[in-house]
Amino acid sequence: MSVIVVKGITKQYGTTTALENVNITIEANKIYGLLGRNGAGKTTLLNLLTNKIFPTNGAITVEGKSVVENDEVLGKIFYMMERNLYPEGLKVKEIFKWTKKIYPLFDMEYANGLANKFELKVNKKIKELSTGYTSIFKAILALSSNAKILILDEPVLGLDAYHRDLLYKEILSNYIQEPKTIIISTHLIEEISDILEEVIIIKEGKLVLKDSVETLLSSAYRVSGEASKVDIYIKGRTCLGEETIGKYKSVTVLNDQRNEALAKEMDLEFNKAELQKLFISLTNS
Ligand SMILES: Nc1ncnc2c1ncn2[C@@H]1O[C@H](COP(=O)(O)OP(=O)(O)OP(=O)(O)O)[C@@H](O)[C@H]1O
Repeated sequence: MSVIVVKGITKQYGTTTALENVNITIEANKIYGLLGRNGAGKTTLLNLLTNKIFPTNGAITVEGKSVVENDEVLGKIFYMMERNLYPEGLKVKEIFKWTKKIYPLFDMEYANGLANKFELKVNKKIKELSTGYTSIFKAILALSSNAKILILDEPVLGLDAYHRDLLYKEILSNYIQEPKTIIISTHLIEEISDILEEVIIIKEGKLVLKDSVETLLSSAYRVSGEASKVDIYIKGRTCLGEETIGKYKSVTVLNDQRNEALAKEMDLEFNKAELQKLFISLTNS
């Protein structure tokens, strides 16, 4: 069942076309990764989905209703923005209470539990939080909101590896507990790929791909082994992302039937392709 329909969206800022005739259908209760290089138009799309800005052309509906000036529809969405728009002088616990007024289903107990888990001090003022803890604070608001649609723009900004991993696990367990539609915009593709079901890739304001991670990854594989042998194997095949360490080489091969017999003869290894490498190939000019 589709929950968000983006139809013919174009957004122009003066002479800059941030998005051009974008059509996307988002299905309910799936986790989407919104990927694109810097300036591709990701935040513009998220701002349009949440009525922060208006399109130059086209329309966006959530559950069949326009998002424009529609509080009922917008109340179903929690948007964790990259920018911090919360009053700096307020304490974390005060914003929890404030959020509960806007999102009546906000789960205060869960929010406090998460604050504990992530070691976020709820008595601290927003302006006292580091970049990483600001991300944790905003993610806790999103996860506790109980909104049907979560939009997370760069949710792990400034987080160390430990907290990033903890947050990915929390997003996933939150989703399993209470399935919802989650759209995550991020540059850290490889580490998030395990929790994504679908990817939407935009390049220079245009949609280049919308597909399941599974389908995308099944269109490629990685072959590794002694460099000279890998070179023989990949001859005539479409490749990207070569990595050489000493005599060892590893290459991603695209849209190709892997030749097990040949590889065995040559002592080569096959592995799963990496989403990050496919993303680079899809967004390179
Ligand atoms: N308020 C604005 N005024 C003018 N141009 C803008 C404005 N906001 C975005 N743009 C331009 O629109 C394009 C898309 O920007 P957007 O912020 O949506 O990209 P992004 O994919 O989110 O990038 P990043 O990954 O760097 O955050 C860029 O060329 C940007 O400079």
